[in-house]
Amino acid sequence: MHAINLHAKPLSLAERLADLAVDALIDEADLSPKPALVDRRGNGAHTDLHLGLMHASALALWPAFKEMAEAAQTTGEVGLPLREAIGRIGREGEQAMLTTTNGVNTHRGAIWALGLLVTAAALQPKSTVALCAARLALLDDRYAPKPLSHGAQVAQRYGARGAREEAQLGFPSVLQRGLPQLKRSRQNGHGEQNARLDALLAIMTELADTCVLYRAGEPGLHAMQSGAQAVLDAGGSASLSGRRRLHELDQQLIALNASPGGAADLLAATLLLDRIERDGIVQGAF
Ligand SMILES: CC(C)(COP(=O)(O)OP(=O)(O)OC[C@H]1O[C@@H](n2cnc3c(N)ncnc32)[C@H](O[C@H]2O[C@H](COP(=O)(O)OP(=O)(O)OP(=O)(O)O)[C@@H](O)[C@H]2O)[C@@H]1O)[C@@H](O)C(=O)NCCC(=O)NCCS
Ligand SMILES: Nc1ncnc2[nH]cnc12
Repeated sequence: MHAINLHAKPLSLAERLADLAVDALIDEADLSPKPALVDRRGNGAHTDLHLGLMHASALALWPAFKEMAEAAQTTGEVGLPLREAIGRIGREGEQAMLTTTNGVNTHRGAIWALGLLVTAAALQPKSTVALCAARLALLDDRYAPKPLSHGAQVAQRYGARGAREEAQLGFPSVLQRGLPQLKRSRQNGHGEQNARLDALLAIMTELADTCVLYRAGEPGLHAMQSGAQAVLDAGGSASLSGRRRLHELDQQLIALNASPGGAADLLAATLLLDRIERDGIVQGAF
């Protein structure tokens, strides 16, 4: 008879990072009440998305995040070989997502943002993780197809460069808005869920979200940014008047069909960096 081995093999760095990325996506999806987004209450402004699909999509992305981190460990430095390796893995991840969701785009922006951050974290950079991710995002992947995506259409119409620019600038919405607000609201004793909602709102106050621009144009973007600011000014999601403003914002964005999917991805990026630092995976992560 064989003894049962109760000592599980320790997770590799790549596996731990993939776990954290998937956890961040699931935490983002579950967070409620998010304005016009899929959450525990319902589908927000979406007809083709629901919470189960968001969870399934997040889980389907685990192998892609792990492979990106492994590619970083193998190549060991920021450069075109690593950029093109994660581009290929990212496209395979998109296919896995589309297979899981029957063709619905749940996490395209998240594969991009969290993929870059996971890759950067696996390099254990001497600079910050976000800066290292930005250096990767600035490299041109020669094999990337150039589809007329919603983001590309919005760039033509409004000049907003969306997810690409956010990454190339080193994730300012995460570092200057999401993370500071998350910490402030925690310090003020607002509770974890309210702190995360406040972080999402802080991201929404300034983001040129191409998802909102595509669906609802500049009036939609203005409603998102000013409405999010109004919730924070009223005391944030932990206060009664903040909650009232949040409810109004939810109704207003749903009426405009304006879903802040880009802001949701950047909240997941915020939660990921927060966990990377708190778990001590990279010292001085940001
Ligand atoms: C470089 C890419 C990011 C491509 O970018 P591009 O702008 O050309 O393309 P899109 O695919 O349209 O947009 C990217 C998604 O990024 C999110 N996003 C939007 N604004 C921002 C922002 N300012 N900063 C950061 N992130 C942002 C957003 O994702 C969320 O929304 C998705 C739903 O959007 P959409 O498809 O428009 O869907 P709906 O309106 O709901 O559609 P209908 O129902 O109307 O049909 C959802 O997925 C959220 O994630 C944008 O959509 C990059 O994608 C790329 O090059 N990929 C190739 C492979 C690769 O290199 N991978 C990376 C390896 S690390
Ligand atoms: N919770 C969410 N609802 C709708 N679109 C999203 N894209 C990323 N997260 C989302």
